[in-house]
Parts: sequence; structure tokens; C-alpha cells
Amino acid sequence: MSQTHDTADRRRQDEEPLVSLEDVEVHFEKNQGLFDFFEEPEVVRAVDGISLDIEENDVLALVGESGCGKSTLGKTSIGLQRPTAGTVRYRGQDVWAAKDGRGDVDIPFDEIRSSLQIIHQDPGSSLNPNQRIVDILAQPIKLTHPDVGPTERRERIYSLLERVGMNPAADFADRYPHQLSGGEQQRVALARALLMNPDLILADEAISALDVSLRVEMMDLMLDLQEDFDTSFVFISHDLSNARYFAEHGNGRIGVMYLGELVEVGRAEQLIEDPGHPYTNVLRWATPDLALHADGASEPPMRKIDIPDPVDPPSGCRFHTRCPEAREACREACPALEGETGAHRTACFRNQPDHEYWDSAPLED
Ligand SMILES: Nc1ncnc2c1ncn2[C@@H]1O[C@H](COP(=O)(O)OP(=O)(O)OP(=O)(O)O)[C@@H](O)[C@H]1O
Repeated sequence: MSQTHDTADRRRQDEEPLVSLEDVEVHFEKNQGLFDFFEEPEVVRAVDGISLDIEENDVLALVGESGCGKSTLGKTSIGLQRPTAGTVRYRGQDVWAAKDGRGDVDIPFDEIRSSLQIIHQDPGSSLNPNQRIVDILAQPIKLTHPDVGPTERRERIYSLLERVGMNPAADFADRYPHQLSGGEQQRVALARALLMNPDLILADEAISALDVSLRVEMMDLMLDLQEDFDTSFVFISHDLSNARYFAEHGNGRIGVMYLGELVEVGRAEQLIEDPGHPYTNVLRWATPDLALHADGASEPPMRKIDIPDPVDPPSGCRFHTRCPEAREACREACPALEGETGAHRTACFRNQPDHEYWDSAPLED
């Protein structure tokens, strides 16, 4: 590639969102039982029709109840899960076209994957139990900076261990993962992700397994490092108060998922204080820490508690079977996530003053 072409490509890449999802779907075929062999396989619609941009130095906290598709969406955003439809781009490069070598590939798949890192809920299972911490952390340096010698490598590892709060580093570097607490293991996982110089880290329920007293400390650490290392974070949590803390302190957004769809995205403060989607209101009600309790109601603001089956989600708006505001129109059509990318967006007809929703009959069953 010529120098001019190279610079022009780089400029174009910098103008694109860091990660951009367009109409992304991830459908899984459910495992068949022995006697279902001749039946059509059942399909779990884990993620359906999601479009979303993640910018440089962005913070996005994804919330929703268990099984709504948060992890699948997160993994799809970092190129770990191939979507069954739609497009995932990294700086404008179609991630799966890069993987398959289709078309002009400006950014190789390996480069994309190393720029998009993950830390899991259970760091113990992702750290090699047979390696000392110093060797676990040496690997990414060897990969990204093969010229760095052993002394400098050790110095870099020690300084990063101290940066993630493992002080003095010498006390931790030669231990094995099982000799660390859960919180210390999570710090090592974070240090390992940072050594790849990532543009984005997916923290998938990364604080859920920690002691409550350590959760805020870990969120603060991730946010400090987010600034220092110029990286973006997608933070997954089933707990709205943690999502709020992370998004508010990181000056970011919250995305609310319901049955595979994104139903509301917005700045943390606005989304919590003035939710646009009735399901966000349910999450607020279910999160006593927020001290909001949806106008003090003792019952959840829902018609039904049961979660529908993601194999056969309800027609129209997927929340209509539980929504206290649902009308006939909600059973018939699916509201899109209205609004500009970056603005507060809600997928609910109630935010459209001229919608036929307002003239249709309330659902009673
Ligand atoms: N590899 C897979 N094969 C089949 N189904 C899957 C697979 N991964 C996820 N699912 C299903 O997709 C749906 C979404 O799962 P996902 O883990 O993304 O949700 P989640 O919101 O992160 O839930 P949790 O908080 O419980 O982890 C669930 O119904 C899940 O059972």
C-alpha cells in the first residue's frame, strides 16, 4: 500500500465509529434431543435487529434480566461471536469480511481481535492455572512487543500490576492464579487485557462474583484505567444500580435489553430519572438501591411476571405480554428504537404522539 493510500485509509478509519453494529441478529439452534432428530430445530433469538455505535473512549453499560442477550451482544461487538445476520464493523472494516478474507481488507482480523478484549465474570477460569502471574502477563507483551527483552518485560508487568492495585507487585508476580483472591484474579485479567493496548474492553459481569464491598472499587479502577489507557468499555450487568454507577461515573450511556432487543439507550442520568420504556421502569422498580421504587409501588409495574420463551417471542413489541401500558397496536407491530445514534432512544409507541397506539384498545389479558 502506498504512503498516501495508507494515510487516507487511516484518516477514514479514524472518522468511523470504533465499533458499529447494523441490524445484527444472533440466532442459536437449540440442541436437539435424540427423538427430535426429524423435527425442525428450535431457534433461540438471542439478539435481534440491533443497531448501535460504540465510539472512541466510550462507556456503555448493558442491562437486562438473565437470558435477554447481553453477553451475546457483547461478544458480537468484539468479534467473538459471529452474527447470523447484519454487520459488525471495526473502524469501518466489516469484522467478518476480514475474518473470511472477503473484499478489500484494510484491517486484518487478528488486529481487530487484539484491539477488542474481554474480561469475564470468572477470571479464575480464563487464567492458566499452571502459569505464574508474571508468565501470564508476559504473553501479551511478547505478542504485541516482540522486541522487548526480559528485564523490561518484567518492569512493565510490575508497573502495571501496581497500577491495578496489586502492591507491591513482587508479592503477587510469582504466585499462581489459585493463590489469589477473586478480586486479585480480576485485576490480573484486567491487566492482561490492557497489555494488548485495546480500544475496547468488554467487562462481562466482571464484578458480579466479587464481594459487594469490592464492586465499587473495581468499577472505579476500570474507569480510571479507561481514561489512562484511552479505551472504551462495554460493561454488562444484570444490576441497574451497578450499570448506573459505571455509566454515570464514566460519563456514558446505559443500554436496556429485553428478549434479544435493545429497548432503550441513553445517558445514565436521564434514563434512570425519566425512563422512556415501561421495561426500564420495571428494572428501576426491581432495584431498591436506586431509592426510586417507581413512585413507591409495592407491586412491579407489570401485568405478568413470567418471562416469555426466546424461542417463540411475542409478536409486535416483545414486552407487550407484560407491559402495563400495552394496547392492541403493541401486539401488531414492533416499535423501532427511535432517535439519532448518540441521542436518547426508546423503542416504545408511547414516545410517538401521532402513533395509532393512542387510538387502540388497552390489552387486558
Ligand atoms: N451458544 C449458545 N447456544 C445456544 N443458545 C445460546 C448460546 N449462547 C446463549 N444462548 C441463549 O441465548 C439467550 C441469550 O443468552 P445470553 O447469555 O446472551 O444472555 P444474558 O443476558 O447475557 O444472560 P445471563 O445474564 O444469564 O448471562 C439465552 O436464551 C441463552 O440460553
